[in-house]
Amino acid sequence: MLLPILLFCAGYAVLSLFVTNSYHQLTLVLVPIWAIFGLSWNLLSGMTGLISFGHAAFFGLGAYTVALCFVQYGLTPWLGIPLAGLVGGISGLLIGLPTFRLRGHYFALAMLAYPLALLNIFLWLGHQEVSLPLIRERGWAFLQFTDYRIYIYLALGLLFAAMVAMRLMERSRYGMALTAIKQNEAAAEAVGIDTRRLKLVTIALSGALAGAIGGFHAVILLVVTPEAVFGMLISAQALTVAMFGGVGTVWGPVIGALVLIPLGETLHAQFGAVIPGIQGVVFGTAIIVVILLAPEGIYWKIADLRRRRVAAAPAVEAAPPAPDSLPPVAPRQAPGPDAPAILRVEGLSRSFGGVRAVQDVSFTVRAGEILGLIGPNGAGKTTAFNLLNGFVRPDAGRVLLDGRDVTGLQPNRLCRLGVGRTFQVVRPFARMSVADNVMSGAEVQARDIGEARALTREAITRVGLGARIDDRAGTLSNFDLRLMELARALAGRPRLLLLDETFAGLGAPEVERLLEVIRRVAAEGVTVVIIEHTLHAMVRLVDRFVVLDHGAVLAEGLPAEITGNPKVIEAYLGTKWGARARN
Ligand SMILES: Nc1ncnc2c1ncn2[C@@H]1O[C@H](COP(=O)(O)OP(=O)(O)OP(=O)(O)O)[C@@H](O)[C@H]1O
Repeated sequence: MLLPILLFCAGYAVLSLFVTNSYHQLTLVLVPIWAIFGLSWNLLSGMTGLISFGHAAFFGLGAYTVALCFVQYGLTPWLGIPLAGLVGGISGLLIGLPTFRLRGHYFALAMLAYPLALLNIFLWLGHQEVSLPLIRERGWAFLQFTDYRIYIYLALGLLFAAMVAMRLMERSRYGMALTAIKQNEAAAEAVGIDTRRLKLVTIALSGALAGAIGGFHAVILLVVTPEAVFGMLISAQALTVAMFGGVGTVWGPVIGALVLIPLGETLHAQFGAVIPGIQGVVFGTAIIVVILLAPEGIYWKIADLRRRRVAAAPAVEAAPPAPDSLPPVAPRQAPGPDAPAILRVEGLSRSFGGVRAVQDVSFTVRAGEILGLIGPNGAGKTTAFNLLNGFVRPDAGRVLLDGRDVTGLQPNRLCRLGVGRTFQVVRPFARMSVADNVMSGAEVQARDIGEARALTREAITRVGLGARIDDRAGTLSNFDLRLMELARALAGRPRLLLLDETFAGLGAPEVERLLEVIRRVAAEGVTVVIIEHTLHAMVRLVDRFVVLDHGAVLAEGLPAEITGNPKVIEAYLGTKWGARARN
């Protein structure tokens, strides 16, 4: 895993020995610097999917920390650079705290504001141009060398450390949790990941790396100006090297920097006087080329081409393995009316503007039962689920889990108390294996990565997907993806499992198989609440129904009672059918 990184850095160092032209040597320093800055962007945006257009904020703060501390307090950059990292990390936290309230495009655009604001603040403070003094007599003490190759080796050392750290992180529980956030933030919360805390840690680490490398860059160029460190081109450069090379992989920013930095620098040297800002043109063109030819970056394009070549070989053209045969269902007794309640919902209400999505809903889920929460479209089922699960706070009412009031508790805290959930829309990582997709579900239970793997394997076997555990999720059918989603919820070993329209869009044989899987899970002692708007599969699965209509409980009872209930028939089919049922 680390050998390719070592070989690359060693090769780069050896190559540098033969470069004597100082301009080319500067380019050789800039490549690792921009690769590290790209890695910092990749850590936040590539790993979590939260796109940042404002990474220059950290870079610039780092550059100014080193420059101002050197000029004003005589602090050596050897200490200034770690300090720049600290400043970058703290500013990451300060920026993350308010900005993580936003999502998607809004987050990306809000990030734009920070470097622009900082640019003007530093202009206003009068730091138009801070030059680092040259101290030739004690160069080592102040990180000033006449031989440029020393800078190359230092930058390379930093790049090596950053790449190794990222590689190790990718395979750690932390990396696994970041992957889960990128996949589906709500689902990550539901499997017990404290997404807000994790995102704050990540932006702090990313900011620290960007700050430190901004500080190192200041030492190389010896002059810091607001435009040069907070400017739009700086943020764009971090984003472009990562996107061009490949987002979400340590090699992406390195490939991007290796191609784009020498190209930009050479064109700048040749044509900079005639076409000012030629580097911006190079980066803009690179983005367009990537969008057209390799939307996920060069690294993934090459990986895909290699995979396709291997897959083209006849030996690999095997049919997907047959699904595992599930062990026979253990005999399961539906709990009686006096069974203890695992979940009690009391007078739950929630409105959105004028829409009363859920109004005064009360019901009980008995330990060990399979309860169906049904109702026609718009009846309030999903809102009720989100209220149980902590995604939506109720206007009134309580949710009691084992008698404990858990109303409004964050989903990740509820998950830690044993509540698992699946989502209707499955968003898998197509390139990742089934096991890697499921692994985030084990986060809540596992003490280390080994235990997470064991729980993952167990959960995948429980749903009968064991034969496909190492297959890429992108090769799975819609049904297998549903099973994978179920396995992810089971990997946290929940006591109470909330299933959201698990049968939607499945054919008859698939429904049969899924019924068998859910029955088996219930037979193993897991209490199941399932929402659906169709009745036909549910009547053969659930012990009891709660029917919602217009946000309120319409009826409650055994399947036979509910299917014969004229009010339920009317809610589903209209007054005409309801009247017929009554007659
Ligand atoms: N975030 C929201 N903002 C505004 N209205 C909402 C919101 N969420 C739900 N609603 C409204 O609340 C009502 C209940 O919606 P909900 O999604 O809970 O119903 P449902 O029974 O799950 O429906 P379906 O089977 O179609 O998913 C609907 O009228 C819906 O438009």
